[in-house]
Amino acid sequence: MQNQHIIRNFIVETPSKPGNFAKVATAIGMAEGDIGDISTLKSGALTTIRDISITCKSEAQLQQVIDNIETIGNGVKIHAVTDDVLKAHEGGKIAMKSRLDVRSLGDLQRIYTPGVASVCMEIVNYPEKANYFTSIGSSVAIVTDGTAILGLGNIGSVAGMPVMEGKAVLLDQFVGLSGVPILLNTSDPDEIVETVKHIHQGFGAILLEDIGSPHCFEIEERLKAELPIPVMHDDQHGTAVVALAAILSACKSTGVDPKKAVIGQIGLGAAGLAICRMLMAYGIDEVYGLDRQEEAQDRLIHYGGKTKSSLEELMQTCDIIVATTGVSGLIKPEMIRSGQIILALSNPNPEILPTEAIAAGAAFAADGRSVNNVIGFPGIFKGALDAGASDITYPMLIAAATAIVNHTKPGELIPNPLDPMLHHLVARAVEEAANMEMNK
Ligand SMILES: NC(=O)C1=CN([C@@H]2O[C@H](COP(=O)(O)OP(=O)(O)OC[C@H]3O[C@@H](n4cnc5c(N)ncnc54)[C@H](O)[C@@H]3O)[C@@H](O)[C@H]2O)C=CC1
Ligand SMILES: CC(=O)C(=O)O
Ligand SMILES: [Mg+2]
Repeated sequence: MQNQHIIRNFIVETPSKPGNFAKVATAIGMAEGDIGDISTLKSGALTTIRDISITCKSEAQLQQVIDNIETIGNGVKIHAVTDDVLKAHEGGKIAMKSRLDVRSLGDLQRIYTPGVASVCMEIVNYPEKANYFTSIGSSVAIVTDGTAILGLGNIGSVAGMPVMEGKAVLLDQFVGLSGVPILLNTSDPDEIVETVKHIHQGFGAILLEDIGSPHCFEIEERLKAELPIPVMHDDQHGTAVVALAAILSACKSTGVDPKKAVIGQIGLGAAGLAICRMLMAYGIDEVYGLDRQEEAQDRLIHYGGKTKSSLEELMQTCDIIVATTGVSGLIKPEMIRSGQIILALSNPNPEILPTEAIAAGAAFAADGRSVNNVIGFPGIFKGALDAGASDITYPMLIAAATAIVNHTKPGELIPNPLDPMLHHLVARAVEEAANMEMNK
């Protein structure tokens, strides 16, 4: 996949003599790099260090810029080449902050000892007040074992921390919940279940993230059964909610009855199996799955789903294709039938680019940047917590999908994740569904 705009920041040291920066600028220009902002980080008697922002059109061009600067010699050195994404992550993306200021001894005594002791005793006497007098009820543990970070595979939970911090940022900014990453150094289901059980009481809900299949299924099932608070594996159900919403919107736009649509799901891991289960729970009969692993296909059959024997057969026979394999470029343009709806949801790179799918004849196409569980999970957790629900159920998830569809503009597949109303509406729909279930 060709990148069109690669922005990198070059930290370059030059001897502090006139003309040296001009040599660097010429070297960049010779490689057709485009110079943006320049800031001087250090201006010493002997050397000067500058941070130069350079835009390139390809990795090869970027390498040429580096080579050209490095061949200048005479004390010109590149200390680092950083990108703006990495820069945005410097120091991490989240921090635990206090809501109250400590400006006086009175504040200190109210917020901490001795005043705090009376609040502790209030909770001892009335345990249900813990949610009122602490942040527990608005805190969500974001738990990963690092075994399926995006489509990058088993890269470990520390390498997955930027994703977990990202989820925490979204919970905070979209619905005002505090997400706390919990990085596990085990992928053993028994150990994960035990660990989460031991820490759960500090949280209002548990969001399982990027835990690979098949162990994610057992872990979620056991935690849902054993914990008194909502537990949801976002890659399963958050993704399934958003996929269902996108499919319903596409059907609306094309005049197709979704219950009569023939849907093919490629990849039956965490996301794929849950998408099939969600579509079947919604009442769609013709849902076919395909996975390179037989046991994944058997799992779908166990839930009442059907399978196809090859990618070619699935692409030939289904009207709507959803792919969550983590395999970039798996769907070739020549496999697409005119009028098909293609949701290639793998991150960071989809099974086919939406532009390629449309050029090949698809009626609608989207990738995992737009059809992304960010549309659903903030509101789902907020709604469940506001309702005081102890579980996240299919009626709550279907209510979330319906709220998303109702908030999608005609002709579009999915709303803008930055629309402030979206997460509010999802939360209210989930809360209402939870209340209805609790009052049954
Ligand atoms: N857009 C979104 O909101 C989301 C996207 N995803 C993406 O979906 C992808 C998969 O994620 P998970 O389901 O968590 O991973 P997973 O590892 O649980 O599942 C992947 C499944 O795809 C199957 N597979 C791989 N290559 C295949 C092929 N050539 N043909 C058929 N099946 C194949 C694997 O056997 C496995 O069962 C990742 O790239 C992830 O980023 C996941 C969750 C949310
Ligand atoms: C979006 C997400 O959760 C994933 O790609 O894994
Ligand atoms: Mg994920």
